[in-house]
Amino acid sequence: SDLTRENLENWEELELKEYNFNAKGQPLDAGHLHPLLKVRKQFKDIFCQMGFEEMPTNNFVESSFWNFDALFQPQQHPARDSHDTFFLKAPSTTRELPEDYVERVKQVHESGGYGSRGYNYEWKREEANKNLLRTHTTAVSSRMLYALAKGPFTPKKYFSIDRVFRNEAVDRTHLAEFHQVEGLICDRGLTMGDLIGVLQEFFSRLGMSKIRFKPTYNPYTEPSMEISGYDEAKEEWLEIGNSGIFRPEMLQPMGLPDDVRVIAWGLSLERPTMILYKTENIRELFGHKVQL
Ligand SMILES: COC[C@@H]1[C@H](c2ccc(C#Cc3ccccc3)cc2)[C@@H]2CN(C(=O)Nc3ccc(OC4CC4)cc3)C[C@@H](O)[C@@H](O)CN12
Repeated sequence: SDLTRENLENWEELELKEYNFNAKGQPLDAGHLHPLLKVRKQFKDIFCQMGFEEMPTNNFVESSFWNFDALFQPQQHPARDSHDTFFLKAPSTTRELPEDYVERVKQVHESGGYGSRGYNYEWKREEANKNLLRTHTTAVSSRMLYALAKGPFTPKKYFSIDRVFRNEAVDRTHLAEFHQVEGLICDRGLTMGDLIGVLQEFFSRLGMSKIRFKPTYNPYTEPSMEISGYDEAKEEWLEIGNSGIFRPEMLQPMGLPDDVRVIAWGLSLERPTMILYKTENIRELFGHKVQL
């Protein structure tokens, strides 16, 4: 019977059917957070709980100087050519660089110093001036460490999580861009033991408590280690990141005291998200929906 005013007045007399508590509710057409951003929040919480401060990563465009030269990455390194890096047409060159620091970087590339032999090649300023889309957030780390060297030294823990761009062939699991997660600790007398310890703490908070290391090479860290974590569910070892100690050829030209060490590590946001959300194809997560 329809619910009219008089019906409502004597509702006790009405015969109402049993309430079905198992009935599905109306489908909510509310939105939902993107998995990548949920995992980004998870990482941010872990870093903040471990006392890290976030670095300002709001510049996709960077100079080759901060992205490569400041990291002691030689100008003829394959990662620096246009097959791997997106260089900008306009503005093609950076506006200004700290000249005195640039001079020290030129020196350390050409003839070393601080106990290093350098690369013994003619370093070119035009190369360092080229603007690009940053290939890693380590470009932000170099800016932050240079800023730290300007003032009286205080130990710092920094992290960054943001988009980076690589001019690579795209496929099911690789896009021309991804989100890099990077952590670094800057303090006097840090050792590989500190690096291993902080990696164990970081990854155990991600549910990866069994990790192991393998020596590897990065142009800007020595020694460097690839990190693998044991996936209990799949019963297999997974590559979960890369790490190392920034080289003196990177830190000394900045003007950091010579007993200051910087331990750092990096991973992506997409890989853990794909694992945590059981996504097979990265395009379900991020990037162009076109089927290649
Ligand atoms: C060009 O692509 C590089 C990217 C990306 C990467 C690699 C290295 C760095 C770095 C660094 C670095 C080193 C020294 C000093 C500072 C930064 C950053 C990102 C991931 C790094 N990788 C990666 O993320 N794997 C990963 C990470 C976490 C994870 O979480 C599980 C839920 C717990 C699962 C997997 C390893 C591989 O996926 C690798 O094939 C792809 N790598």
